[in-house]
Amino acid sequence: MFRATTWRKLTSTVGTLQYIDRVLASRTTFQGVRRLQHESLTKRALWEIAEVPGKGLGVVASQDLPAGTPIMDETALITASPGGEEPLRAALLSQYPTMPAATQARIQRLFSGLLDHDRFGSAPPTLSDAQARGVVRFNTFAPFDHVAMTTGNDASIVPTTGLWLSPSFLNHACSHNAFWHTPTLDRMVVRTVVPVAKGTELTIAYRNAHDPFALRALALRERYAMTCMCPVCTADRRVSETDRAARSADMERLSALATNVFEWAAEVDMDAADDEAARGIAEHLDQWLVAHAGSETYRPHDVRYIQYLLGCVELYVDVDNAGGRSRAADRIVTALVPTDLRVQWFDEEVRGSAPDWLFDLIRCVRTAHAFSAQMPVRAQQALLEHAAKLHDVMFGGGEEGFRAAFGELAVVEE
Ligand SMILES: C[S@@+](CC[C@H](N)C(=O)[O-])C[C@H]1O[C@@H](n2cnc3c(N)ncnc32)[C@H](O)[C@@H]1O
Repeated sequence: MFRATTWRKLTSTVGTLQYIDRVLASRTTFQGVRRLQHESLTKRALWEIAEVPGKGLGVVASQDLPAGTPIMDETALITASPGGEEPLRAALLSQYPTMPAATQARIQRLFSGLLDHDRFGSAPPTLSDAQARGVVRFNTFAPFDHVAMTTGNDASIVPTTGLWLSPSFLNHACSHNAFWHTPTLDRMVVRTVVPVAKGTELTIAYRNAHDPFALRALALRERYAMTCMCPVCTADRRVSETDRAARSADMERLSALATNVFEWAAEVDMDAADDEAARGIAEHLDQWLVAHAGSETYRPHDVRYIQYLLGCVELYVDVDNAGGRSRAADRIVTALVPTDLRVQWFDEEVRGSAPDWLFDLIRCVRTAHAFSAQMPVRAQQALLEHAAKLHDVMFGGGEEGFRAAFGELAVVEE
């Protein structure tokens, strides 16, 4: 599917492929811009850089990757704080001449929008002003300052921007299969969020993938000068604007129905009337799934989202019937999401770039946890069963997959 332009070939002119690439650069400051020790721990054996039709270069899985696999873990080449494209460009231009040749060569390969630029020339030429502008425009990430955010002091949040070399090759997809985040302002970790088969392109969301099609298309065109060719946008283009609006309204309606159940469950133990209403909602979601499976109008991730909502509603109903609170639920919350994501689950900013259902799931299990002071074994079993089902909707692999990932989760005998 992809033209075989592997990273190995691309790097053949600058030396042997290095799996651990350390560029020890002096720490200097330039108008608040730090040049950092660049230490790439990127696991290139997991992926390669290849040409992707219609998108330039991209990153392709070179083996099957389970959900949650860390595929890149890299320190920024440069960060600017306070950030913005201008300080980052100025820093790049001033620091480029003193950078090691291998780093210069990697910068030369970054997409800059310049058609006449040879990205794979053997000798790294100088970095022109226009090229630096393009490199920064198309490859800048704006990390979130989680430390400042958790202090709750907005005034301490300094907008930061940075350049990371390997993550810069990740293309955008509204149905992205990987997720980037920054545990610290200069460290970026990229993980898969669903299982990714060997040969599949790894993609991240450059912007909120849940926005309506027209808004996404406009923003991606203005910011990245691109027409998104991801499966969601391609499918969206096939349906009329009227149908798209009707679909959005329908998804919102179903989501609001399920949210009712989450709210009843969060406030108090559900009473018989709530319980009956929740069953009605589960039935409605189930019928929707039967009617729309394989439909042309609804996209696969819409169907997955409704499957997920149904799973959550069923979880509440069953756990509520069994009654109680669970240490097992707490352990599911702890284990269900990869550590680095878990740390940030309250962060609204992160919600924008991760699949919403990942965070809804955590909310859902946390709510189950708050049912009452004690949770009988039966309820814990129900919770585990449902968590396995939801895990399957999100990550695949069936019950076996859940056990492989979270085998240590067991019912706690009081
Ligand atoms: C950060 S770079 C990604 C790597 C880039 N494709 C390359 O060749 O180095 C961002 C640019 O990649 C292209 N791109 C990324 N995602 C795309 C998509 N879904 N469809 C079309 N082009 C895309 C756009 O030109 C965008 O400005």
